[in-house]
Amino acid sequence: MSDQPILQLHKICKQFDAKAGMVVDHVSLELQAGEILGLLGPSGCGKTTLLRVVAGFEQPQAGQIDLSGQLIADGTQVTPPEDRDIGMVFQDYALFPHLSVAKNIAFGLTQPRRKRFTNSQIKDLTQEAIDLVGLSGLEQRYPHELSGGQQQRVALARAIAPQPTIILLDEPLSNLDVQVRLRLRQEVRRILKTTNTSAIFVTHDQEEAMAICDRVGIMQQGQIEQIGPPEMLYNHPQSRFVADFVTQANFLPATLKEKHWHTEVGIFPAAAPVGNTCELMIRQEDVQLQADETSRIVVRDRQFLGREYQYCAVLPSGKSIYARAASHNQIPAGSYVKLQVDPDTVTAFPID
Ligand SMILES: Nc1ncnc2c1ncn2[C@@H]1O[C@H](COP(=O)(O)OP(=O)(O)OP(=O)(O)O)[C@@H](O)[C@H]1O
Repeated sequence: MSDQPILQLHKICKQFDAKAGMVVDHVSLELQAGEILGLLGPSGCGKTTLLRVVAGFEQPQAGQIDLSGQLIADGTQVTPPEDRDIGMVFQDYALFPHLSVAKNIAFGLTQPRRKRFTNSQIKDLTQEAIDLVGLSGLEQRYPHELSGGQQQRVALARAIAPQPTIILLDEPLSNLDVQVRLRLRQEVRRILKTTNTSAIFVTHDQEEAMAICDRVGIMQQGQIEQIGPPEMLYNHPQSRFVADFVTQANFLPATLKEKHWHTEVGIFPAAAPVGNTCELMIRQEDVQLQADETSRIVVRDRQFLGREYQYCAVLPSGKSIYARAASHNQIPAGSYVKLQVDPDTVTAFPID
């Protein structure tokens, strides 16, 4: 196996309006063969634009893109989308309404500028893709005769059937209701991994990115703030923004006194110097609640999430702390509680 990345982006810049600033700001990244890379970030951070630059629908003002070792875009020239060996899956499925499932999938295989396939290859690859996405028996249906989840399976099959170098997925699950979304999330990963397809998956859903992708790039204002495997982002976020986006943790103001952070919920050893004040990240699952009538911390709310409860406890200052705990250990709303946090689980971030 070659170590050469399948896709390389080098300092990509994209701006639509000179006054509005850069939408994609010097983004560099690499994708290895068979890898699923997530692009995660809040609305407007530039995820879709970056994906469209890779697809060839937008031209970057600066930077360079190589696909399979071939230059496909720089500030002066671009290879058109149809000449890039890339498959796309969109949020709205973008199926042809007048074509059956089988014909929608075969369409990508009959494109003149793509790889050439014989009629018998088209038939075989179409059927393989249909089987892969679990739509056997529905070959002759039309898109309006399918559920949203089934339509997105067709779109996925259509993108994968020609065996492109990479496929780009732009919020492919966002239009589906939650049950279908959760099921299809696992399916998308299985399908991409079974076919060893390299992919970039754009989403604003942190759980979705973590569940599907091998690595995730967290974007903010056109830049990749941190990129790495989900576990690394969760356990070692490099900035308050990443921590907030990935972990949905609590952030408590803290003051440094004699090498310790003093907060409203306790005192923690200060490991790294970040200033005399900081915000201390405390993950919801690292907070333990214990009923204590002498405490001034009160449980305001409790939500049942299945295997666990999410508690909202209010500190004397009025600040809320969220905690997750196993649902067999119930504490009713209105109870007074003591909070315990393992000092090894907290991280200090400088105040912006
Ligand atoms: N064709 C365009 N012309 C002008 N501005 C654009 C164009 N396309 C995108 N933008 C702007 O670029 C910024 C980034 O948009 P983009 O769609 O890439 O964000 P996103 O992270 O994908 O957001 P979302 O999750 O809401 O889809 C936004 O401010 C958007 O208004």
